[in-house]
Amino acid sequence: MGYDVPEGVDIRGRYDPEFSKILTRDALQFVADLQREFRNHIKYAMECRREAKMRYNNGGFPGFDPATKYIREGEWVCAHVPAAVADRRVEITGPVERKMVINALNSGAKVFVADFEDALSPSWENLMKGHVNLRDAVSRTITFHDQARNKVYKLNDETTKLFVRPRGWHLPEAHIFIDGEPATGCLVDFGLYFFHNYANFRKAQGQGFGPFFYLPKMEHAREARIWNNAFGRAEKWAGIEKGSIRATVLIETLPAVFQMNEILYELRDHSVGLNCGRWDYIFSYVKTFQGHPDRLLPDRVQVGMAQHFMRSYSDLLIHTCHKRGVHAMGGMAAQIPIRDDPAANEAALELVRKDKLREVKAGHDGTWAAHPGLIPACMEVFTNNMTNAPNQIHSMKRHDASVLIEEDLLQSPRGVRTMEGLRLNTRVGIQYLAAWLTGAGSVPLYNLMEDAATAEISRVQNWQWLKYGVELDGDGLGVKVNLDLFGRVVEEEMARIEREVGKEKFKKGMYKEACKLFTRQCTAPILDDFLTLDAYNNIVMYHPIESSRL
Ligand SMILES: CC(=O)SCCNC(=O)CCNC(=O)[C@H](O)C(C)(C)COP(=O)(O)OP(=O)(O)OC[C@H]1O[C@@H](n2cnc3c(N)ncnc32)[C@H](O)[C@@H]1OP(=O)(O)O
Ligand SMILES: O=CC(=O)O
Ligand SMILES: [Mg+2]
Repeated sequence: MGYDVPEGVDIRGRYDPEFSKILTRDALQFVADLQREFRNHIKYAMECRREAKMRYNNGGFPGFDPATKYIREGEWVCAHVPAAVADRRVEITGPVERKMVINALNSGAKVFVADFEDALSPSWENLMKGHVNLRDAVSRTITFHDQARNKVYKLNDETTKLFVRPRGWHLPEAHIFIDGEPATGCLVDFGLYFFHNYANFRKAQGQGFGPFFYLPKMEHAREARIWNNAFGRAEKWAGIEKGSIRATVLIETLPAVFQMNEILYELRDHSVGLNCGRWDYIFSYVKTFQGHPDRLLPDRVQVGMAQHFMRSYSDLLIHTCHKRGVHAMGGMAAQIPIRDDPAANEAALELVRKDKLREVKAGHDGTWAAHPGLIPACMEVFTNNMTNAPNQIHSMKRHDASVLIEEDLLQSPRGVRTMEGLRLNTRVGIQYLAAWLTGAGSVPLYNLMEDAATAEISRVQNWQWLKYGVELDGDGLGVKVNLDLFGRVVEEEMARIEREVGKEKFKKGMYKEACKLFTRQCTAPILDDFLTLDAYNNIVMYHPIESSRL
């Protein structure tokens, strides 16, 4: 049994009758047409990323582009925000796993961001089941029977609005080949979801608009232009009005903070704002400055929103979005509920409340929650601190932020480096990768949410400290990070992980493989662009079963 594919398309993932209802000939033709129209634009955009990286590695800095000053200074606004998504005070995110999709849609948040990105390990099984789950969610037929607890999950009458976050431009989909090349992951995610759901979604959820998307990890407006054109193409194909599809772009790379106006301008017919993707943004700060030994990060726990460069980024994002008439969304606090310790749970909740209070007072129109247990607290903070309007687009212009300049956005973070910082990065990075390799893209570790973005910080920070042989100045012992020290830390942290998770789980899990991958990446002479790009080769599973490398 195999998939019925159009010419030039080859499916190398496992056949499943359920998947074949997603991978129909017509849906694959739609994806192949997108791929064929945009592949050269994507290749060019990735080439430009490499060129920019070379500039930064040779001592250059990202900054505002003089050639697009007219866009930054022009008086234009994005298309009117559809009523269906005017109120986005709290958005819950989560992988496209069946039970979580139902829980998130029932969670009481305003929006659910169904994630093919940071929160998902993009195995064939996860991706295809994710599409089945979203199709059933949009058609409201989704149910789930938890056999162990004999609990049946189904949708409430009232559910959150659905946004979908496809993968970033850099990730291939190795199980779908188009004209002899792996398809672009995000075009597969977008194409399949749009093809199967646009009609139902617009009827049931979007009040004539939609579907809605979140767009991750872009570095330049030219990448937003590709999305804008892909949206235009999809709308034309479906015979729906231009501007039906709406998307929020995550500003989560350092180069993109200098392109916020330009990104909104490219997407002005399709935009519903920008979001502070703070975790990838920190990762991107290290990546962008990988060749700048004077811009080293302190311990990961110290790089919060109070750092000048982070606060400036959030303030400028709010000012930019509100000037252009769209939402300025806040980001994710990493704390999650702590079930077995009420005092620690209250302390974690308090940190979340503080973070959300900062966001709403700064002018953000909404925020992200990683867990349903955080929604009431986030909702309360936003509701109590906003006027009766569904957002702050017209009330919080933040004109004061217009004075922010490049130095504000690039300022080195302050703080110290410690052995515990190195150990924590290692312990978390390895455990996250071990989970990712076995199919879980977001996990609780030491009472915090960890996903691809937070794990990236652990990886690149270790790499940076090793490369520049930094002194762990917070410990006051004059210890410098080198390969010997790191080797010992890896060994000791692996032993600690084994103690913590237990011998049985450690043996059955993929900790050793994760350790090898993580260690190689931390010690590589040249920094890998993405942790998951390398790790992806380990989860590609061709059919008939045979693991393969791209
Ligand atoms: C940097 C960024 O990109 S942030 C965005 C990407 N990251 C994410 O989306 C993280 C999403 N969150 C999660 O994946 C999870 O909350 C975790 C992994 C952090 C914690 O998971 P767990 O410890 O298993 O959660 P916990 O056991 O407390 O879950 C309790 C219940 O809440 C549900 N739940 C937890 N998080 C979510 C969520 N985000 N969406 C929907 N339901 C959720 C669980 O399914 C579970 O349901 P049940 O009681 O019906 O069985
Ligand atoms: O995607 C969100 C982030 O913080 O990264
Ligand atoms: Mg991210």
